[in-house]
Amino acid sequence: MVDSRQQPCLALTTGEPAGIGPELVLKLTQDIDALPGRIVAVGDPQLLTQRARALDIPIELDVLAMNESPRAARPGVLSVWPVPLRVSSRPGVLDPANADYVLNTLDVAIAACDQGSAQAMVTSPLHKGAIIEGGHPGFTGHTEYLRDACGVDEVVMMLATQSALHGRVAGQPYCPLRVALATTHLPLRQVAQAITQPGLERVLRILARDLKRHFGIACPRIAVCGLNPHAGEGGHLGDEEITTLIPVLERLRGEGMQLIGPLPADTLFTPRHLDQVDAVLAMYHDQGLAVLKYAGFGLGANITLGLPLIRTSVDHGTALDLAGKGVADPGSLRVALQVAADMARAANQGLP
Ligand SMILES: NC(=O)C1=CN([C@@H]2O[C@H](COP(=O)(O)OP(=O)(O)OC[C@H]3O[C@@H](n4cnc5c(N)ncnc54)[C@H](O)[C@@H]3O)[C@@H](O)[C@H]2O)C=CC1
Ligand SMILES: NCC(=O)COP(=O)(O)O
Repeated sequence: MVDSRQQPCLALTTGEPAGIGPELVLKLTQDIDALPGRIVAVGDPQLLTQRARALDIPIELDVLAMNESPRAARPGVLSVWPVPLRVSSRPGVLDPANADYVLNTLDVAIAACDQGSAQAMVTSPLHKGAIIEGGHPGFTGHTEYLRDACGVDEVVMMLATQSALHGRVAGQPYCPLRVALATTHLPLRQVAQAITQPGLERVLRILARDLKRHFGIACPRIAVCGLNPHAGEGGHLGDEEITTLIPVLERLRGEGMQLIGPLPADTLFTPRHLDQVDAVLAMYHDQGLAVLKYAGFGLGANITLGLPLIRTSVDHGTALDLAGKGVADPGSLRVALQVAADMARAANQGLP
């Protein structure tokens, strides 16, 4: 029998308390054999107890001190690093007064990774609007919060899922479709200006490096979307491909990086192209994520590249419309945990 202490410890934040995060975390504990590591939930124990009672989920909480590691997984037992709510929370009803609670759960998970008591952090969804309204006007998501907390200049958001769009790629147990973003949570009107040669170069370098470092892909092949319709139509439908994208791709190809594009985004996501690459770089959020979620919503994970720690998350949001009903699908959270555990094991084995 495998000693469960050999398994990576995953710090799992419970997310926005009014959303589906807490109940998804509770649901996981009902099938411990499906867990890829030792899980410690980071959140309010009372909140978890209340949600478990309301949904009739049998659960015993093992509340740990911050420096305590979780014991071997036991059926129906959930280890918790406790963080107190600021105000009580009802499913589906946001209260920005809990913004600092949500951010505190992230801080605890980050500290656990820094100190080595967790090997990765996995985040349940938070509500960006509630964090902003709770006194953090510049907040744009976990990705940038982690960037700043870890003191790095640039990170890259990449989502990966199982896809029926190009199922002919063999040899990957999960996430054959990987989509990274050149820009993340920006109003559309700011996107073009945000894509600069130095920024795009940094994103591509991080993407290529972390596909090697975390996923063992020796020489990653990356397809890059154009920004404009038909990749600018030779400059007639926008010139960012000519002024920004093509010079960066040519420079990096000169260093040996395997880059395709910029290709028109409307036909890039077809098997002919996808079968040739390990990842796609989209220029903005909905250009890439609408396709990814069409291909495999609920089966994907969000991975932050460029961090000194491992962080994955779900492919969905807080789903306030479902919160407290017990019907939300924990599939993506399972994938996020599995990807984090695999990344932690790969790091332990010293993948290049
Ligand atoms: N990792 C994170 O923290 C993420 C946070 N968000 C945040 O979540 C909030 C709500 O975002 P929306 O755009 O409404 O997306 P959403 O993913 O919360 O909801 C979109 C639709 O998918 C459904 N859905 C979501 N998760 C589901 C699940 N596990 N099982 C079954 N159905 C599910 C919802 O009921 C809704 O119909 C926003 O504040 C957004 O910024 C969104 C994505 C990721
Ligand atoms: N669309 C992805 C998303 O909203 C999650 O962002 P983040 O909180 O992981 O930065």
